[in-house]
Amino acid sequence: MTYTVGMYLGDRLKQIGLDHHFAVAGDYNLVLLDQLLKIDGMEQVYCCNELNCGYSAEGYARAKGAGAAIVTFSVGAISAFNAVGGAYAENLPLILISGAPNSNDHGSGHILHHTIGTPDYAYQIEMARRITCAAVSIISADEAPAKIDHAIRTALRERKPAYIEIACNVAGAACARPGPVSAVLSQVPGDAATLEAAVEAIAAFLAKRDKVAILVGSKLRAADGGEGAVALADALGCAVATMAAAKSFFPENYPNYIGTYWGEASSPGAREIFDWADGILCLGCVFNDYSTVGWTAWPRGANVVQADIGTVTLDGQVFDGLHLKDLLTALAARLAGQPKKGGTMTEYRRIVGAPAPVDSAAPTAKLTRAEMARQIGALLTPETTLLAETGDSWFNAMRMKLPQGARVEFEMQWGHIGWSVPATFGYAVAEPKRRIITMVGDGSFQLTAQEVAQMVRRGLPVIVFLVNNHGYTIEVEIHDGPYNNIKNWDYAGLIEVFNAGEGKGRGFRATTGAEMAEAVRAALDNHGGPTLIECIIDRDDCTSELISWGRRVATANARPPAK
Ligand SMILES: C/C(NCc1cnc(C)nc1N)=C(/S)[C@H](O)COP(=O)(O)OP(=O)(O)O
Ligand SMILES: [Mg+2]
Repeated sequence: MTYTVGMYLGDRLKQIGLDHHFAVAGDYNLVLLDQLLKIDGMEQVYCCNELNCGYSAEGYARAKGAGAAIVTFSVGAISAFNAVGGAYAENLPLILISGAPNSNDHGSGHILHHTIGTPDYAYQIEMARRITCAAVSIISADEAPAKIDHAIRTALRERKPAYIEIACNVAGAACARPGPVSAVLSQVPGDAATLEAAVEAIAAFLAKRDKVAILVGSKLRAADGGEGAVALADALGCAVATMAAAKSFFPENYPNYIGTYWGEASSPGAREIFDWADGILCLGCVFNDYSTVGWTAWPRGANVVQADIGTVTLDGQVFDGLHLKDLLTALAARLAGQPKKGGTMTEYRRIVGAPAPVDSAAPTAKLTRAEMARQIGALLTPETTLLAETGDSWFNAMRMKLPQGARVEFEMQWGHIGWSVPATFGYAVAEPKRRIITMVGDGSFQLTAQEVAQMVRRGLPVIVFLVNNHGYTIEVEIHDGPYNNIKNWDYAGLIEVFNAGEGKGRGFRATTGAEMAEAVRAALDNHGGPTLIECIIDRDDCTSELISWGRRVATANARPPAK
C-alpha cells in the first residue's frame, strides 16, 4: 500500500493522542478522508454540518488536548471558521483541515465550484491566517511533512488553532513517513534568569502585603498550571477564587476556595474580599467586558500581579519568556516555610457566616429556575462534566458546588450560542466514561440542534437540559425588544424525529419539579442514547446575578463615543 500525504497527517494526529477526528464529506476532501480511514486506531466521526464539525472537534480538544475537523473547501471551511475563531478565543488547539482545489488549477484562470467565482483561491488561507497560529497550504507531496508538522507543533505550543489545506489531488500522493512524535510535541524552554527574577519580584511584592488573594483565570488550563496553583495556594494560605470561565480549573473542595469572583455576580463574599485585598495574584486571567461586568470588576494596578501564560507583570516590571507552570512551582517553593497570608480567609469567614443561598423549591410546584438548577446540581459527581451554554446557564452553573474531579466547560470569551451541543458531542466521543451533562437555552439550541442526532447515532448517554424560557433571556436582561422572542419548538418531541424509529434517544417535558425529577431518573437509566429534558420556566425567571450583570453590560455597551 502506498504511504500517502493523508496517511502522514493521520499518523501525526494519532501520535498526538487523537483517537477520532470529525468530518463532513465534500468532493475536495473525499480522497483525504479515504487516507485517514486507513489509520489504525483512528475513527472518523461524521457531523451534520461544518459549524458543528468544528465545535465537535473543539469539544474534543477540551477533553483530549487537541481536536481535528476535516471539511471541504470554502462552503465547508468558512462555516467551520466560526468554531476556529472560538477555539482561538478559548485557547484550544483545534486543527482545521480543508480539502482544496487541484494543484494544477492554481494560476490556470479556472473558475471552480464551491469558490467565490474568482481564479484566485488564496482567499481562504488568508482568512484562516487571521484566526489561527499557523496556516499552511499543501500543493505538493514533498512539502507536506514539514508543513503538517509546523501546523501541529505550533498549535500545541501556543494552545491555539491551526489550519491545513490540502489539494484534492495531493492527499493520496506518495509521501515520506513521519519521524518521532517528539518533533511536534517539543516545547521551547522558558528563560531561567527571567524566571528567577520574576519569583523574587513577586516574593518582594508579597512580603509587603497581608491581605493576599489568588484569582484563577481560564488560561490556567492552557498553561497546564492547575497543580502549581494549588501548590501556591498551599504556600500562601490565602483566599482563592476562580473567574467564571475558569470554574472547575481549581478544586472547589479546597479549604480556602471562596467561589467565583465576578463583580456583582460573584459568589457570596468573594467580591468583598477582592475589593478588600491589598495583593492579588491573577493567574491566567482574561479580563473582557463580560468577565469584568462591564469594566466594573477589573483587578489591576499596583496591588495586582498579572501572571499570564508566558509573561508576568507587576509593579511596572515585565518578565517575558517564562512558562506560567514553571513560575507557580518555583514561587510555591520560594514561599515554602514563610509566614502564611491568611488575612483574606479570616475576613471571608467573618463576611459569610450565613450559609450561601440554596436553590430549592417544592418539587411538586410549577417548575422554577431555582428548582431546575437544584436538581441539575444534585447530579454532579467527580466523574461529571457539565457543559453550560451562553445564557442564564452560565449563572446557574456558577452557583453549583463541584465535587473534586467534576469539570465545567464554558465558551465565555467567544460566546457563540449553540456551541454547547456539538461541543458536548465531541467531548462525549472523547470521554465515554464520564457523565456528560449539558445545560443549554432554547435560543442557543436552535442554532445547532442537529448534533443531538449524532448523539443518537452513536448511542451517547448524554443528558441535555434544555432550558425553555421562551426566548433570549440574557439579551432581555441587557436590552429587551421583539428580537428577543423566538419561535417555540417541541424540543422534547425532536428526539423522536432524530430516533427515526431506531434510536434510543428519549425526550421529556418538565413543567413541575416532580416531572423533572422523574425525567432525571429516566435519563440516568438511559444508557443507549441521549436524554433531552425540556425544562419549561417563565421568561423572566432568571438568576439575580444575570439581572445585575445585564445592567452593567448594557451600561458599558451604551457608553457615548469619546469626544
Ligand atoms: C442571542 C444571544 N446572544 C447573541 C448571539 C447571537 N448569535 C450568536 C452566534 N451568538 C450570540 N451570543 C443570547 S446570549 C441568547 O440570550 C441565548 O438565548 P438562550 O439560549 O435561550 O439562553 P437564555 O434564555 O438563558 O438567554
Ligand atoms: Mg432562552
